[in-house]
Amino acid sequence: MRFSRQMVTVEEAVDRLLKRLTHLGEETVQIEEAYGRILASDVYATYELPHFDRSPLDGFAVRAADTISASVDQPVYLRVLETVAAGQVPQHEVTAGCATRIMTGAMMPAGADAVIMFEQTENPAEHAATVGVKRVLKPGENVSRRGEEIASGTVIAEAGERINAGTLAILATFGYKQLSVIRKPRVGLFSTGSELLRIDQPLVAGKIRNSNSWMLSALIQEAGGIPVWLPDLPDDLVKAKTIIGEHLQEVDLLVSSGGVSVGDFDVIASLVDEPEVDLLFNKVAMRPGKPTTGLILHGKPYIALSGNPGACFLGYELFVHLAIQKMSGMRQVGLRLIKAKLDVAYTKPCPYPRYLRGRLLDREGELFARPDFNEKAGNLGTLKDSECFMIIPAGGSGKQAGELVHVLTHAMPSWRNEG
Ligand SMILES: Nc1nc2c(c(=O)[nH]1)N[C@H]1C(S)=C(S)[C@@H](COP(=O)(O)OP(=O)(O)OC[C@H]3O[C@@H](n4cnc5c(N)ncnc54)[C@H](O)[C@@H]3O)O[C@H]1N2
Ligand code: MOO
Ligand SMILES: [Mg+2]
Repeated sequence: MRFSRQMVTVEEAVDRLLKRLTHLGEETVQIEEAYGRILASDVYATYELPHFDRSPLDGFAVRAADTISASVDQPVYLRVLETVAAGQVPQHEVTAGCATRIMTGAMMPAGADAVIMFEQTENPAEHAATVGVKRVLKPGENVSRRGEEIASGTVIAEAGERINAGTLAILATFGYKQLSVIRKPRVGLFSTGSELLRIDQPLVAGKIRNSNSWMLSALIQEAGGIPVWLPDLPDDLVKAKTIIGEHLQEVDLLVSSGGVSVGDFDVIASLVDEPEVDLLFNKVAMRPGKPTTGLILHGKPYIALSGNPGACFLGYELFVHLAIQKMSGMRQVGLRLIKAKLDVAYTKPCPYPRYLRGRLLDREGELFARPDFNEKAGNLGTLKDSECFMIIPAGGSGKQAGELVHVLTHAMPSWRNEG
């Protein structure tokens, strides 16, 4: 067990970790399973969008030239040739003095170069033989032109992009039923500490239920990884090493919580002294979570988070989340760093940057970040309400209310705004 450790900044620790990670291989998935996955290669438009001139309105397709003298008082009357529904192909060319009744999304008939909506016509009744156009139209008015949105060959989604609902819409439009995506990282989850009880065990004096693994498991899924629950690690180093060794091949990344500090039973703290361990960091300039540890064991990256739930939550965000992003081949690895005004003063001095959990509030267009007043590293009741971390710089006397601070988040202010 090393009592003296070398401190590195969060940035340096993240750097050391990410440098050792590469993205996993590709696999093919059906579009039904593609939501949330990371594209392995660029995807192209295979034709132009839209692929035919179409009407964006319910109305009449006309020749703009025919409407030159049209007005509310003196509509221009045109003969109605046919009705074209969306999905149908028009049968008649629109010639001088004629119009085609057309529905939203329907193909424009040849000869017509503008559309007038029903509301701007006289006598738009369904089977009327003529229609009165009550205003002048410009050529091209109310026509969605073939190719106006996306040209054929355009990249519609890039390698490294996460497939969201909008991506699915565009992929479906172009008929991509199968997609090449990066394999999801399998993240092995260990917990440490003989004080831990399983969820179904009755509470006894001195013991607590394992909550970190449930939290981590959800966070890993949210980030696009596959949590793999592994057996609890005992505080006996030899036994712990055996268990870790047995599971190395099943996973791409190992994550544990607890046992990283300098306590007599902190098994991970002892593990880092083993000759087969390539230690990346085990003391990070951050609060909470200072003893967060990163290492490589037989080629496998291993992130050992603090046991304290608050420190575990932060350590997950700063290290595990980014590791999953990198291994999943995400183009942009990182968290959103914004600035907001601190809602209340935080003046507790700290020799390291302090990451305060809390909420974002939008007050009349100004962004405020409100710390959780119950943010001790060992507390967990308000983890569920955390949508950001305010970063209070090291030293000094903290920050006053109204001062700008950096805020790490992936949320935007919630609609449950409490002023
Ligand atoms: N002498 C020192 N003591 C401590 C230091 C230090 O620098 N010097 N650092 C403190 C800080 S900061 C933290 S954070 C903790 C880190 O502790 P460990 O990572 O070693 O974690 P444990 O000792 O195993 O547990 C700490 C705490 O968390 C609870 N825990 C652990 N696992 C879980 C779980 N899966 N679910 C819920 N809660 C869990 C555990 O019962 C302890 O209460 O060390 C300080 N000490
Ligand atoms: O890392 Mo500890 O959570 O600062 O108390
Ligand atoms: Mg400990």
